[in-house]
Amino acid sequence: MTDTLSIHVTRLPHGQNLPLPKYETEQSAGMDLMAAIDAPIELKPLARTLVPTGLAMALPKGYEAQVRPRSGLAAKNGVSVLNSPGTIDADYRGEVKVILVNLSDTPFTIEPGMRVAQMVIAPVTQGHWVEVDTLDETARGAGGFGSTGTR
Ligand SMILES: O=c1ccn([C@H]2C[C@H](O)[C@@H](COP(=O)(O)OP(=O)(O)OP(=O)(O)O)O2)c(=O)[nH]1
Ligand SMILES: [Mg+2]
Repeated sequence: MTDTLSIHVTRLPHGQNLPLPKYETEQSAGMDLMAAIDAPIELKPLARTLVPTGLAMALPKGYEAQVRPRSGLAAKNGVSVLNSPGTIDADYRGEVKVILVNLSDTPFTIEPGMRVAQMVIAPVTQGHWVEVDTLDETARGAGGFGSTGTR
């Protein structure tokens, strides 16, 4: 990784005992977010919970952070991020939280410090509307939702 972005971050009081998230390999796209909780949380089947990370940040203007599931938790435990990808806006200064959902049929225990999701930084382009009477024509037109076939 050559170019990296400086991101201002604060560790909230309940996150002081956790390290800052980091990239686990040289070219990882995401940094794993840890559960800043002092006792395990049991997530029953189909239940969801807002997991605190103990972090607040100031992303540079023009960027967002996406909160995404970890594939290991999804494949092994059926645990995912309910609103995936969660969106952290550049002007958000509150605590980053992860909405975990247990899609399995057995309870799942979130342990303190567990890496529950990953955060990917991405550039954002805001748009502005240009309202017109007709749109330009394309070969696809209004075709979608499987219009090109299923295999
Ligand atoms: O997984 C998430 C998603 C969002 N947020 C925080 C950061 C984000 O900037 C803010 C608002 O998120 P979003 O716009 O997705 O939620 P909303 O329901 O539209 O809330 P709001 O009305 O505050 O925008 O909540 C998180 O901490 N984790
Ligand atoms: Mg919003």
